[in-house]
Amino acid sequence: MYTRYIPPTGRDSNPSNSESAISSQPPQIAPNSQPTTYARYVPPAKSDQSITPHVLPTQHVRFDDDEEVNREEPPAKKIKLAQDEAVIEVSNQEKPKRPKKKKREPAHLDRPAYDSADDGPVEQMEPQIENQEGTANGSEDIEMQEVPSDPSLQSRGSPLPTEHAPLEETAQRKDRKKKKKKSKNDKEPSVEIEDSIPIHHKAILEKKAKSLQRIEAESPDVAMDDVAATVDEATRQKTPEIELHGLEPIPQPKPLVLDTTTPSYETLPPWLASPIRISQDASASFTDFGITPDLGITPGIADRLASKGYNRAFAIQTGVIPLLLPNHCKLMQGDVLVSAATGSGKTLAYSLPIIRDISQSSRYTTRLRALIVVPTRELVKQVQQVCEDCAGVFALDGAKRRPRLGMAMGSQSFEHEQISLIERVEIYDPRAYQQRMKRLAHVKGLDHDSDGDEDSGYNTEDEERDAIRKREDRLQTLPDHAIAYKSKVDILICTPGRLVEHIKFTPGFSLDFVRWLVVDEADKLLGQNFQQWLSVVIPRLQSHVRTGARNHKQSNLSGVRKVILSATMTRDLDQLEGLKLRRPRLIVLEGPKAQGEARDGASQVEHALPELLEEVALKVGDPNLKPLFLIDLLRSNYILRQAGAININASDDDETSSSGSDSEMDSDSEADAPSTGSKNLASPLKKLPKAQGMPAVLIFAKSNETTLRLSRLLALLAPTLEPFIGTLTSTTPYTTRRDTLRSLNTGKLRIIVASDLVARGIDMPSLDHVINYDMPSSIASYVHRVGRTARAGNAGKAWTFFTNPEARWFWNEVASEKVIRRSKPVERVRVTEEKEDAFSDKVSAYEAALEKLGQEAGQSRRKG
Ligand SMILES: Nc1ncnc2c1ncn2[C@@H]1O[C@H](COP(=O)(O)OP(=O)(O)OP(=O)(O)O)[C@@H](O)[C@H]1O
Repeated sequence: MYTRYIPPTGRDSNPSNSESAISSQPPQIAPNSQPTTYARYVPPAKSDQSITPHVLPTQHVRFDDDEEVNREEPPAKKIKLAQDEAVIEVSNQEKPKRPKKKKREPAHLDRPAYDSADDGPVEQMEPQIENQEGTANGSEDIEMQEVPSDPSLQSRGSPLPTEHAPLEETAQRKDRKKKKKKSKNDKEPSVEIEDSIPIHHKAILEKKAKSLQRIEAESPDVAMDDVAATVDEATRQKTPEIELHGLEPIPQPKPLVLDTTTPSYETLPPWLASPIRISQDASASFTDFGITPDLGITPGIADRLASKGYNRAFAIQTGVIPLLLPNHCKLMQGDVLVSAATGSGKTLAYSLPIIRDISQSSRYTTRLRALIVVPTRELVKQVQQVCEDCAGVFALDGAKRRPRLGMAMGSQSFEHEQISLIERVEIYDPRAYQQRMKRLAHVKGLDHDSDGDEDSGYNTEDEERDAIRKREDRLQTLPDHAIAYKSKVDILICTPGRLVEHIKFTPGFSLDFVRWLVVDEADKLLGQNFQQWLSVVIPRLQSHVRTGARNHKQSNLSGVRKVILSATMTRDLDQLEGLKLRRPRLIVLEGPKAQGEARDGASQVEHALPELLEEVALKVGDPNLKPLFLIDLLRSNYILRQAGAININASDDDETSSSGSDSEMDSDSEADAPSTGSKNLASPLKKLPKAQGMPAVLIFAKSNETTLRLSRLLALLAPTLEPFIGTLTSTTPYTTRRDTLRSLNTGKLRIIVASDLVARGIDMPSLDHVINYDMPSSIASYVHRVGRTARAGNAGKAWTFFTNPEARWFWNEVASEKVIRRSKPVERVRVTEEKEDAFSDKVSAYEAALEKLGQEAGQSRRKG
């Protein structure tokens, strides 16, 4: 008989029962005894000592109290062990046999300390044993009573200590096993069990041992080597070896896991990913800009602008001008990139603030302070005209300086241009004269003695400047005089090629004072990088040879501000990288909203067309007959037959039979053409048009040669139109080009046949129609070509001929809303079959014209 540990009353679900059990068998716990971590019966010292409930307390089973347990062991482990014991309990109930006592003895059961809540393994084991003997019903209160000494138990080898001798024996056996366990690894318990446990219990006990091992291995608190070993063993036992018989599975690639997550980061830099968007409806007075009136456009200047036709700022100007005006906020002083539709007023948007800035400079010193780079001579001239307007406006404003403008575009000889840009003077400077003599002597010395070690006196870092200086040093001057150079212009408007030539070959041409760089039609200039102009220009703009030379007078900024513009602005960071932008900001003029579309979100479409531009596409069945289609279109009531555009006194109307009618529909249909509505070509023109009241038409052909041929062919096929036809190609002399554009604007010429030379930037305010006789080579080219009309808020119409092979690209790319933002879809005009048949009547005239064209070409070749 022995005494059981009674859990604290707080934990017991039936405190009264527990208390009664304690009062009948009060456990005597030695206060100073070492707390054991293992619940175990301790046999008395002498075997003959009578065992009574009142004597036994000194020898009875000793349990730790809660506090001690809590101090020594983490609770997590105890809970796990309690669960294990529950497993054991179930097993024992199934097989209530003698070896149950032994199950408490494996080494891993020695380690944990038990708290009262768990009751420990002993308490859980006891009821099962008592149930076996029929002395208890398994309930907690009965369990706490003395266990009756039952000889039958002893006879069956029960480990229950009912008398001294068996108790002693049991204790000794336990001690022996305990020692064994300490010296053995975790596998031993099952071996030990094998010795004394019937074979049918082995499986259960092994299972228990394994589960304990597994739990201990899983427990982060257990870091003992033996547990790790046990885990390995358990794992080995868990995964039985499979006989493969050479049928091992073929190694398979890892299944591909597709990453469907949307990146939370932007691949573009923030300034490019989230540009400043300007609504097309925006408008403002010029006096609204500037942080203070004197740092902006004063009312006086605004009045003068109005007198030049600039009454209010256009939408893109409301975004760009304030950013380029003086500002003390660093964030407002970075480089500016502008993407805005053709004809939206980008030229004034940059020229006005730049000229305003330069007009604040000293009236007596001229320095090259701004470079405006554009791709063609025509554009140089056009930008110069806008800048002249602005310069005049500021010059009139009291003491302000009138900025001087220069052009470099190759329209005149290089020497002439040099003289127009740089002034050469001789100044008295003995020191400079001596240095120059020294350099010359050194170079002469090198001619005789090739020892090149000595410093030549030329700065070899800039080869172009070295070469220029060498040439200049050879020039004769007065004694003790040196040559000095002065810029004659404040602003240089130039093509990139000519700019590079001046940098390399014009003495005194320096970019040291430049504080503005404008790159108009940037995508073209960056994409083609004429003469590697960027790598020549940008390093010279980054150097700070003279302190303060690049200071912006009215703001705390030093360095070159760059303004980069295009209607088809590139987002290619590789291209933009060459510009070495500082704190860039992108301003985008929003495109027109499509019909029925609410303008709520920002459009992601890259290009936009002017709001009042109408686009029409026209299929050409037989490409060989394209010139006839063109003449037919020109004479249709869409163009020359517009109200007031017909001269009754026609003379070549016999060539234009009225074979078609407005109601006739074409039978051809394209699967890929959107249902954008269709019209028929009107009857051809019967009367000769006269210039007055005739709409202006610009016809684009794909090359210089095609342009020249088409222009002549038109004149041959429709002689009455000849006086109104002009031609523009890159081979056309500059003066002829200039005169041709001027004639179009004055109304003298009505039809210009041109190559892509004038596709970009050229402002033709009176242009009503653009005809893409040949398909443009790119979407950007289409945007620029059709953008020659419908400018500055005016209406305009663009026609595009497409052949069968071109149809898919045109409708899928050019006419797609996803690529180009437009207010209306592209309309389709069908040519009736009758009309196409009627063209066959004209084929003979066409062939005759072609023959004549061939003869003329032969004559000009012989002349040339
Ligand atoms: N504020 C204004 N008020 C009236 N007209 C203006 C204003 N600003 C610009 N314009 C006119 O608008 C027309 C188009 O301007 P500009 O040539 O600068 O367009 P753009 O945006 O540079 O076009 P592109 O991309 O084709 O070069 C010009 O005739 C110009 O005189």
